[in-house]
Amino acid sequence: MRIIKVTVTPIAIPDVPLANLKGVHQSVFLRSVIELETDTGLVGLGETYGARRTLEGLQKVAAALEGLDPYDLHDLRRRIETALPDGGGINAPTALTDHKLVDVVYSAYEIPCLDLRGKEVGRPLHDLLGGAVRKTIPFGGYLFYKFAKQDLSFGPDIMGEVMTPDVLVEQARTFHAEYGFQSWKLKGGVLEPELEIETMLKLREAFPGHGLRIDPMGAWTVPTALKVVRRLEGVLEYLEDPCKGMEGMAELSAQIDMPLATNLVVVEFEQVIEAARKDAVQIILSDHHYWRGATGAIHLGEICRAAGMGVSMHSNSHLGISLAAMCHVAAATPNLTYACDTHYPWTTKEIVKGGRPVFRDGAVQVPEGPGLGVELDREALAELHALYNQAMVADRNDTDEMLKYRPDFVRKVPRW
Ligand SMILES: O=C([O-])[C@@H](O)[C@@H](O)[C@H](O)[C@@H](O)C(=O)[O-]
Ligand SMILES: [Mg+2]
Repeated sequence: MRIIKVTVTPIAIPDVPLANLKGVHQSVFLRSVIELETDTGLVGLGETYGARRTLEGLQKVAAALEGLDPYDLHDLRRRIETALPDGGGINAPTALTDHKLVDVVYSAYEIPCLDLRGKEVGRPLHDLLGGAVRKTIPFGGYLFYKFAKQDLSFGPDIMGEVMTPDVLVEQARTFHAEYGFQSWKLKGGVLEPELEIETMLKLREAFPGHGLRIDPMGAWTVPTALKVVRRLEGVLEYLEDPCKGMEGMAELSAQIDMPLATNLVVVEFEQVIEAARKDAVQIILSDHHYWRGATGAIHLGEICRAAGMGVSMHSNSHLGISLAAMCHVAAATPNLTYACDTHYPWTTKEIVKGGRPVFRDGAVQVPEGPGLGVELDREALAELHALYNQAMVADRNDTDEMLKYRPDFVRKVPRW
């Protein structure tokens, strides 16, 4: 089986103004859909980021993949490294380093290679990743403070303005009624810490026994984070990225018992070792979109086990190909004992046949069909590709978007 054709389709999906430390989501979010066709008539699918640097990286590599054997991931890596020396000369306003770009592009092509293998042998992806230790994958409801949407050109708003603890709890109740989530993550770093503490305490009251987390993305100084920890002791299952950088996390970690999690200070395998040595974090958020694909994410789980750390799973705005891959990775990561993050409730469109997946009690059944177990809905893909061309948004820029809602906004890390 050899690759004979590579198609990368950029798409835009209507989004709503979800707030974070950097600013707020634009009116669309961007994704790239990857199709690898083989000489045996199979098509492998993948979904990853759609911002310019990733998209151009994927496109540069596409031509170099002709003739690739989807079973040879070392060859895939070599081809990508050769096609993207020093970041492939792609300049775009992004935090994605040259080295990470290679990982992201590799991750994006690794999944469709695995999808092809599964399709060829007629086995679900999790079987190729060591087998499923669970078939029901729990997800956490991802809660955001948000503005009421001003620009409705690409799609309607969801839930209007959510800028107080009480309205945030209403958001969680709405998601609970629809998806049945049993745990919750709040994107923090948006309101004063006191209000975010109040929000978490109100969530605890509204959902006794549910897992709770908050992720301010490095918004708090160590003394501020310490105060928050004191108030939320016994309330949170873990605290995600409260402080900036490995040093800030280590300084906080040394003074508290609450586990710290990260998707910001540990994004490379080498950093796992540093984080363990400094005891800076106790839980790492895996993500097959940048931890060297599904196999890399499984390796990360194993390294975390060896380092005595826990594993949880990170998300970004995404659709069903990505969600299916997350389910397979989660199924095959024994020590992934927390509910995975997902932005899915904020997504109104789908590109896989059969539409939106079913969430029962916040969990999704891992697909059992060959490979990823999802099929591409070409009409839906064409519609979202047309939206990409129409929206004229090539990069994510939450900070510029925020200026439309708060003209005096200044991006600052830490903020409090
Ligand atoms: O969608 C967002 O605004 C999130 O902040 C996302 O971009 C992050 O990657 C993520 O959810 C996280 O930091 O955990
Ligand atoms: Mg995070």
